[in-house]
Amino acid sequence: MEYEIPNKVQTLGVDIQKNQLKYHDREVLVSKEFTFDSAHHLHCYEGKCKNLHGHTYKVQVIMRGKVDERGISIDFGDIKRIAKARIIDKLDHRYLNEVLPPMNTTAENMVVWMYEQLREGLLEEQLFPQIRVEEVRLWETPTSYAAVTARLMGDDPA
Ligand SMILES: Nc1nc2c(c(=O)[nH]1)N=C([C@H](O)[C@H](O)COP(=O)(O)OP(=O)(O)OP(=O)(O)O)CN2
Ligand SMILES: [Zn+2]
Repeated sequence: MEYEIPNKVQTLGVDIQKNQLKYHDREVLVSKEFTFDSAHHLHCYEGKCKNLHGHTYKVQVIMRGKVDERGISIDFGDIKRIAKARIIDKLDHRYLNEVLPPMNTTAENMVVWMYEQLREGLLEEQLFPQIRVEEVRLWETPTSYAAVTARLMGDDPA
């Protein structure tokens, strides 16, 4: 999204000079959460989850990057747009065993696929060279989640 930084901004009588807008030059984590409903069953699993059943999954996407002149690293709306296109629209109200690549639909496998989708989504747009996926968490139930981090995925530049 194009934006223009004026020399001075004023809100309710408070003046901020252009060179004061950039308050810091640090990397910051930003996060957004989504839910979707899907059906699945597990293979090679003895227990209730071998049978067809459903979950309201929750995904937390955490991205990391330096802020721009406005103090924004990546707009929450851009995270939503990428996550929706790459994950939610593909999985919501679907049978996961059918729509995901061949895999056992465990939370661990799914969260790796989600991380890869988000990484590709960021790369594809070329709009966010400073931003990377830092962590993705996937709750299968309110008490059970799997997560991957950039470090676990071999993407940590440090
Ligand atoms: N490590 C994993 N263990 C299990 C997975 C998984 O993806 N990774 N998946 C399942 C099942 O899909 C099951 O639906 C979820 O398991 P569970 O959390 O045990 O479900 P409950 O409804 O019993 O959850 P409570 O919140 O404890 O009621 C199983 N294991
Ligand atoms: Zn399940």
